Amino acid sequence: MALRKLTFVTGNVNKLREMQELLHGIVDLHNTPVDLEEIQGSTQEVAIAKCRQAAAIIGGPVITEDVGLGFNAMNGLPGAYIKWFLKELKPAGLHKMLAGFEDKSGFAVCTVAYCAGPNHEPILFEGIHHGTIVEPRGPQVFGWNPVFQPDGHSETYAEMSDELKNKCSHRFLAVEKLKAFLSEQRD
Ligand SMILES: O=c1nc[nH]c2c1ncn2[C@H]1C[C@H](O)[C@@H](COP(=O)(O)OP(=O)(O)OP(=O)(O)O)O1
Ligand SMILES: [Mg+2]
Repeated sequence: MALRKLTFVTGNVNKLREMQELLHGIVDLHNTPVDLEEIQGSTQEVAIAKCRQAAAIIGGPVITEDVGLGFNAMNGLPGAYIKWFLKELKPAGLHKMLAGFEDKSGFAVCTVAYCAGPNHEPILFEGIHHGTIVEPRGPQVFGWNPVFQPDGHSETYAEMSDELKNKCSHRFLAVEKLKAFLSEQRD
């Protein structure tokens, strides 16, 4: 049976690489490298708006994703705004944001949105991975990976192999839900 075609609209090559690994053999994943406009709001609202735009551009089935990194000491901020904090502060600055707080715990959220086409409503699949915001460790290749150490692991995301990160990450947890949905749809 031919794999179903799905376009992942993202401007982030690292996200694309991980998503290709996570969906390998399950969907025929294509990429349109557009950095979609992001509204202000909750991760869910941002994800829905991004996916609607993507479906309108592609005119067929699409996925998009929105990622947040929240600090519990700040009631979940920066959350969906992590991209802008990371851009200005770099990973080391993200850790320093918590200097005045004892609680260094945080969580990575991945909200994958699927939309069947321009006249369909996006459906969301969310994965949350809890952990600690640490001083940067490991190569600076992808985003805030060096400052996020998930619970139950001694390595940051940046110190992990791609294989290990893909077995536990916020993205893995969201994609597991997407895969369950896609397989139900086939029956
Ligand atoms: O697994 C990850 N590990 C480390 N860092 C990550 C991860 N996933 C996203 N990130 C970074 C990229 C961006 O600085 C921010 C999320 O912003 P976000 O809008 O979702 O990503 P983006 O604008 O780069 O790509 P897109 O075109 O899909 O919106 O966190
Ligand atoms: Mg973005």
